[in-house]
Amino acid sequence: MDIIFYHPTFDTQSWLAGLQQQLPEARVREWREGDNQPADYALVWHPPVEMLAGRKQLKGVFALGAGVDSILSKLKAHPDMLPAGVPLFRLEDTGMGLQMQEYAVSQVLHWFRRFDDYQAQKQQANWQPLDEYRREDFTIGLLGAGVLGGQVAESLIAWGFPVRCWSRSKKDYPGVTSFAGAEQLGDFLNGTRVLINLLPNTPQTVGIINAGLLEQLADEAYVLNLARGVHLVEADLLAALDNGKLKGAMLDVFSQEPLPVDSPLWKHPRVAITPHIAAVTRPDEAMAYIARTIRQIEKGEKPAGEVSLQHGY
Ligand SMILES: NC(=O)C1=CN([C@@H]2O[C@H](COP(=O)(O)OP(=O)(O)OC[C@H]3O[C@@H](n4cnc5c(N)ncnc54)[C@H](OP(=O)(O)O)[C@@H]3O)[C@@H](O)[C@H]2O)C=CC1
Ligand SMILES: O=CC(=O)O
Repeated sequence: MDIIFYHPTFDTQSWLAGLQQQLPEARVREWREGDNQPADYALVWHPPVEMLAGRKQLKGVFALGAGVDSILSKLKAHPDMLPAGVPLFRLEDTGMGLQMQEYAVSQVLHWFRRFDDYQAQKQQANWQPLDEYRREDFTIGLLGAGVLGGQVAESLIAWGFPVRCWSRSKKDYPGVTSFAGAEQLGDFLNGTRVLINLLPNTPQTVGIINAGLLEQLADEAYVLNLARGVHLVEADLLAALDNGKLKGAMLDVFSQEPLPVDSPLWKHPRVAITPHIAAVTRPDEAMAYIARTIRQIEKGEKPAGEVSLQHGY
């Protein structure tokens, strides 16, 4: 079995060694320009078109992350990049769920305990206890309730917050109120105090967090964008912060990354920023998942994690 690997920033040598350990029966190599030698599996992130195009013998392509938007957008421009019938897999969880839980829980608690207000008071040397927020006024709404959104919902339920989610299909997560489809988006937003985005980037979700959506949230709401920058209309977010509809935002992803130095988001006192690190690929867990999935494919089984090209995620 031959496996080709391409990632523009990962430590390729350590991945090749790790994969070889997980799959001793395989020949694993870094893909380099001009390599047309046979391959059964391709492990990729931002792959050059020529790495995959025409490789009809592939049994599977693995994205080395959770989101497949960059691969699918390339595929749109170069439909021959993924030969027909070759399944595309993505990383499902592989350690990202826990990271997303850490990120979301810590930020929700930060807002709930009013540490943002106390931080602002500190700038004025102002010693002033504030009214406590009540959990019943702090409904958390998850846009996207899949592998990661589901785990974030679970962790926030454990902290006693009212939690609701919105997805394409109805969910049955214990303690979580589920809304599904465009027709239930309004009901989902009505009363949501903290909006957490964990949607995939698809034509249906681009720009979804815009002025019209923000207006439907509870007053003094908060936005946590953990998914993709294109989901959020940054100018609308800034306007909602400045007109008082939103109390704060924490953003991990941006329409342009790295976020340009002249972006007004950097300077806004009620916007917190991290550089797309909410959940990173954990090599050991990712390699174990890939090896397990390859073994399932080799046995003729149908593994989890296959991307629906029709739905775009
Ligand atoms: N910032 C970071 O560091 C990271 C960001 N991400 C981002 O998080 C995203 C989510 O990951 P993951 O949870 O694994 O993805 P999943 O595919 O498991 O979940 C996606 C969820 O979004 C819902 N959804 C998709 N399209 C729509 C729509 N049009 N309307 C309503 N709901 C919709 C799905 O509904 P249904 O369940 O019904 O299918 C599902 O609940 C990734 O696509 C990636 O962009 C991921 C990892 C790290
Ligand atoms: O944003 C990261 C990913 O894995 O997707």
